[in-house]
Amino acid sequence: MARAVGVFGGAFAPFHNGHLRLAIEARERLALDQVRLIPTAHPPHRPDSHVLPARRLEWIKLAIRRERGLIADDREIRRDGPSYTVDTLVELRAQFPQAVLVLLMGSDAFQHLHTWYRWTELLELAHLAVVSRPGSLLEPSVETCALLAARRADDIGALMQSRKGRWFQFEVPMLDISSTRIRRLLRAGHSVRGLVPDAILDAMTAADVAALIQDDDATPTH
Ligand SMILES: Nc1ncnc2c1ncn2[C@@H]1O[C@H](COP(=O)(O)OP(=O)(O)OP(=O)(O)O)[C@@H](O)[C@H]1O
Ligand SMILES: O=C(O)c1ccc[n+]([C@@H]2O[C@H](COP(=O)([O-])O)[C@@H](O)[C@H]2O)c1
Repeated sequence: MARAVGVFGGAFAPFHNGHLRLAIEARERLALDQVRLIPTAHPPHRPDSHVLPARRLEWIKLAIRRERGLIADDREIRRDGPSYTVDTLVELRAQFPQAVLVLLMGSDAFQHLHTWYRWTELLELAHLAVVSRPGSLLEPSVETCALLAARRADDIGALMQSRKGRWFQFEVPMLDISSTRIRRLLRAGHSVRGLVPDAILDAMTAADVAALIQDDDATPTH
C-alpha cells in the first residue's frame, strides 16, 4: 500500500519534458511512492483541448514507460462533469485513506489557486507542493495568503509528518517549456524534439498535430 502519493493534473496538450521532470523530481525529492498523472477531461477553467483526453493519456503512458513510480491515471476521463480537483482528491483520499497525499503544481497554477472550485477544501484532503516555473512567483497570491501563511512547511520532514493540510515549495532546475510554446512551434511547422519526450513525438500523427494546433494559447506566463 502506498504511503505517500503525488497527484499531478494538467491539460497535458501535449505532455512535455517540463511535466516529466516535475513528476520525477517530486517523486524523488519528496520520497513519494507514486506520482499519479491525471489529464483533465473537462477542465473547468479553460476550453477543452481538441486532442481527446484518451489520446493525451496515451501520450503520458508512452512518456513514463520506463519511469518507476509514475502512473497514468484516467479518473477524470471516467468522470462526468467538470474535472474539479477537489473531486479528484476526494476520490484519492478514499482510495488511500492512510497515505500522505501531495497535490503537485507549478507556480503559475499556484497563483490562480483562489479561483479553483472549493479551493479552501483542498488542504483538508492533501498537502500542496509547488514547483517554480519561469515567469511566475513562488509565493501565495494575496487571496490565498490568509489561509496559507500558517500552513507552510519549511522542509520535507515537516510536510511528511501529516497526511494533509500543509504546503511546501521546492525548486527544480527550470525548464522553460510549455504546451503553448510547443503548439506555437507546431503551428509554424517547426520541430519540437527535445521539448516533448521522444516516445510521444515518434507516435504523434498528422491528425494529432492538426488537433493540437487548434487549441488556444494559454494566457499570461508563457
Ligand atoms: N516547464 C514546467 N515546469 C514546471 N511546471 C510546469 C511546467 N510546465 C507545466 N507545468 C505545470 O504542469 C501543470 C499542468 O500544466 P499544463 O498541462 O497546463 O501545461 P502547460 O505547459 O502550462 O500548458 P499550457 O501552455 O497549455 O497552459 C501545471 O501545474 C503547470 O504549472
Ligand atoms: O478544480 C478547479 O477548479 C481547477 C481550476 C483550475 C485548474 N485546476 C487543475 O489544475 C491542473 C492544472 O491545470 P492546467 O490548466 O494548468 O493544466 C489540472 O489538473 C486542472 O484540473 C483545477
